[in-house]
Amino acid sequence: MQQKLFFDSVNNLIPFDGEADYFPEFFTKEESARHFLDLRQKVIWKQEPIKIFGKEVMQPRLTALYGNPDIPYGYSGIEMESHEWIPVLQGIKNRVEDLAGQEFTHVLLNYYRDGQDSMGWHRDNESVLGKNPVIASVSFGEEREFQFRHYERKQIKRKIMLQNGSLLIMKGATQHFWEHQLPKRKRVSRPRINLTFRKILT
Ligand SMILES: O=C(O)CCC(=O)C(=O)O
Ligand SMILES: [Fe+2]
Repeated sequence: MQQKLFFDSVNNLIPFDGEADYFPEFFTKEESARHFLDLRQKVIWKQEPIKIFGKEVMQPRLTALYGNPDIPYGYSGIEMESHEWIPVLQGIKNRVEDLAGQEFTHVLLNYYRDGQDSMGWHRDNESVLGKNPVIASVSFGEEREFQFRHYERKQIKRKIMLQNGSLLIMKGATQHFWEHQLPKRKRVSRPRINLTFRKILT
């Protein structure tokens, strides 16, 4: 199928200290529906524990990590098992790499079963990602609100609804100066899948 060369975008959702560009219709409705079902079925989803202030609790979502073999990738005190690329992920990765203009070594996947599942404030600033990482975030399924907050001036916030089939590219100093989160939403009853593509430096 012929791919679009240009996509409508919202350039820079954050006012300074970084860059976050949003492409709401990066995948068509048909592609998105197909990818959602494929990912739900073929990805090895697990609910993993996480250490918060030394205490182990279960993460409020399912996760999975895929990537180039022999490059381990740990975060938040757990070293996740990394699986080798599967066709659906390879296909999405190729599309995202074309637009981002760089290659990625790994993808972290999150499955939010409903509005009770979430991800708290954090930065994707692990040293293995380098100083100014490009993080490409793809969303399928239920639309959810995604929030930014400045790390030093926490009252400065931005938010966006990440829609089905969208791509958000965070780059430059974003992971240094801005935290992001996906808050719980009581009224949301349907699932969402998110993929964040990352490049691990070796
Ligand atoms: O689900 C999302 O949109 C955010 C995921 C995220 O921030 C991450 O995986 O680091
Ligand atoms: Fe993140």
